[in-house]
Amino acid sequence: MGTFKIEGGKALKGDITPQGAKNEALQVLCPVLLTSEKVRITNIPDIIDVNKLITLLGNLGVKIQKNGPGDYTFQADEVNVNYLKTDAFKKEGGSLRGSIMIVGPLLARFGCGYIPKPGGDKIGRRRLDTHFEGFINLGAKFRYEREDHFYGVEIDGRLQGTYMLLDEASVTGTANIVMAAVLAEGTTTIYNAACEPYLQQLCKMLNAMGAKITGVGSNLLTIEGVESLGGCEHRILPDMIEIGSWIGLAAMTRSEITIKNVSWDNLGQIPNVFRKLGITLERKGDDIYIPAHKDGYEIKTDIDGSILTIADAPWPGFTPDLLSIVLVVATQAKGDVLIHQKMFESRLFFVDKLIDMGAKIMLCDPHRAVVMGHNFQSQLKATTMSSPDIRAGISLLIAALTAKGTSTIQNIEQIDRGYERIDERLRAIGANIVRV
Ligand SMILES: CC(=O)N[C@H]1[C@@H](OP(=O)(O)OP(=O)(O)OC[C@H]2O[C@@H](n3ccc(=O)[nH]c3=O)[C@H](O)[C@@H]2O)O[C@H](CO)[C@@H](O)[C@@H]1O
Ligand SMILES: C=C(OP(=O)(O)O)C(=O)O
Repeated sequence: MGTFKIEGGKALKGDITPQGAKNEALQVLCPVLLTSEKVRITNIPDIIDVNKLITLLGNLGVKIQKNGPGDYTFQADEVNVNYLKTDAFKKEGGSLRGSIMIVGPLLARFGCGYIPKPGGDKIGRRRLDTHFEGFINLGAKFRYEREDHFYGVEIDGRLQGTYMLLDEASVTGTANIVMAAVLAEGTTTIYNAACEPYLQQLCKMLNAMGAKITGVGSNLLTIEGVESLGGCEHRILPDMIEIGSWIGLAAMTRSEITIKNVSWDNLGQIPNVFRKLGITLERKGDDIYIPAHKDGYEIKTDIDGSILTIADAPWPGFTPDLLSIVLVVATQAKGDVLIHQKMFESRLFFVDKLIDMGAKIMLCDPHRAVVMGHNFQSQLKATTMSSPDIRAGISLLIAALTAKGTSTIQNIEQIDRGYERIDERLRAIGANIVRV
């Protein structure tokens, strides 16, 4: 297990460019399985989860050519579906969350898709019912080997388009069902579809491959099935969760930072939520400029003066993946805020570490925490901690960069899962961080 050593308490300065989005990459790598033609994808982040999915595609027989950093061409003209029945797949396929999205394309093109229980963050229950109910609606037969948590769907002939109302607006679930429906016979209508920017990107990519999807960006998608799809070129958006992480980092370390090329129009609530914490953000072209918050930042109350609540919700609500970052940033704000993590039940336990460091937080229950900000009157203290999940990991890292003394963060693979060369990029803006 890797470790970061961080010497905190120093202001940073400079420009930082967000990587390509992890969660978009995990989606848009999967449709390469839908065609025998070449698919070129650029701005692919060089991070553990994405590299694992690329390796998995390679093991399925997909030809992979690296054209340059983040730039790959894939060709799935000789896919070996027998690989799905091997022990190696049972081990490898379950090591990340994103691998679940190979099932839809495999089912649509080859008539079968299997997956071991996918991994990803241990942040609470992560059900897959929406995915499999969707495939069943399209006519697939479902089987589940309970003992080794191995899921499968099969169909003789083509999937059949239909109307479906998803039980929840699952992001990867919607992506999976859309990738199956594009090759189904007839029209599929998906209501209560997730509609976040990465799903919109996936739909645009599929349309560029010859799919017929309308309603993109809404929660009602209509997909007219086609016989086959062709190749395309696709560029991944900047990672909005990374962008939110850098906003939090800048405010809490009171640093003047410009986040370059953020694709503002795809950030949804993110700038607003940080502004509610009292953080100044300026739009400069497609960059975000954050001035050094020398006088701190003050949390706004609701209009009637009641305590601000920041909660997650499916897009266009605020993403759950930024709540841990909002929480850590609030520990140095002036004022109080209630953080309500509605989607995941085990994502707030990392606050114990922040409390050890001197933060004033009351964990009300697994979903809610009240943060009483210090207004920089009291500095956090350095400590040794372990990263429980990717976003708690980056939040602890931000805390360590503001803390007095040297902190140690263990289990940094959790952070590397989603942040590319984070130590190197933070050193470039002046952070004292080393990988040991
Ligand atoms: C690889 C990837 O893309 N992962 C993202 C994806 O995960 P993923 O697609 O796995 O997440 P889902 O959208 O399926 O659901 C996340 C959680 O929210 C709950 N839920 C979901 C929708 C809803 O309307 N109500 C509800 O309560 C689900 O039961 C689940 O516990 O979306 C999540 C929600 O944005 C993000 O945290 C993950 O980073
Ligand atoms: C929860 C996350 O990722 P995953 O779904 O891959 O576990 C995340 O990116 O914050």
